[in-house]
Amino acid sequence: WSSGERHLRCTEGGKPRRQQVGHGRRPGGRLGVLRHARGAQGGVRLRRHPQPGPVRHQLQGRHQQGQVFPQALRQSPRPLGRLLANPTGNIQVSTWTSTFTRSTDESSQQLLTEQMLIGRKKMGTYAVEIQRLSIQLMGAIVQGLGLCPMHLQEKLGAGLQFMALNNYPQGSSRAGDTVGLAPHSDIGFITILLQSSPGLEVTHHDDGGVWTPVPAIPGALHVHLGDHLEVLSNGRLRSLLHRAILNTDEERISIASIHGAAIDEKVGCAEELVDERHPRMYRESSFHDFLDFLPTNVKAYRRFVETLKIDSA
Ligand SMILES: O=C(O)CCC(=O)C(=O)O
Ligand SMILES: [Fe+2]
Repeated sequence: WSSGERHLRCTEGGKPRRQQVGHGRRPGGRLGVLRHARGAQGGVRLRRHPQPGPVRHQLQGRHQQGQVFPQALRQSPRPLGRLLANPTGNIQVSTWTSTFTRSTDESSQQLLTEQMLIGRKKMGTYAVEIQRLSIQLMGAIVQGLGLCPMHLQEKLGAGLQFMALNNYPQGSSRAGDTVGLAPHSDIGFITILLQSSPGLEVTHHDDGGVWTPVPAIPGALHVHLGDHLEVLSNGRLRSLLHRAILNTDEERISIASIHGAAIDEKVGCAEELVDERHPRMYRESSFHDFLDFLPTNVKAYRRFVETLKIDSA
């Protein structure tokens, strides 16, 4: 574990190795380095980059980029951090920042920073437990689809866990339902979400924009189906369209843990769910394809899964 302003250090067989993190592109650029680091023992962390670099930018992706969710993201959550963890709990990439809240003064920022340092260790434990839970849940979901429960175990075990810590400012009381995070569905198979207070809202795809608040039950975990589960199930399951609104009386924190296949692993429809009556509905894609898709999704937001539909132009 180590970090520097523009360096990334990873531990290989206990020996620290330092690599310059440039602005290179794949395969030799940051993603190449990160991919290598994922395979190496130990962990790797990026933090406090003065300018968001390509990877950080991509990983923070849709949460931060006003371009991706125009207008609505004006009030976007300030990410507390982003991290990727592997199933053994090594946090592979994190982008914790110390200036993570807009609405608190300097002393409370300092306090929060200290709490974050303590929290980082707890987050490691949380990441491992949540990953374990995701594998159990996916086993049940896959079985429910009539597939062998082991179907995805390997893919998930070697897969990607992407955690987003979102800090939403208090909304102005006059603003009513101010959107903190614009409507979207998550990539990956499932997302497990913990929220500190209400704010999460969901809609049925055919509802024509009727949003239902999800009550915040202390300690409850919310499970969202992601785009790749919609693909895997050949459309039998639909990914969850959701958004977050700002509370008028308090800030809000949520932790979303997205679980999917490895970054370059292509996910397609399960062959067992494709037949004459159920033709293949989606092209296969990887998490990486999703990252490449993000910059093209600037003007009008489109769910990634929509672009995978075989009949979509
Ligand atoms: O804050 C929330 O309730 C939702 C967060 C979310 O959807 C995400 O991070 O993908
Ligand atoms: Fe989400």
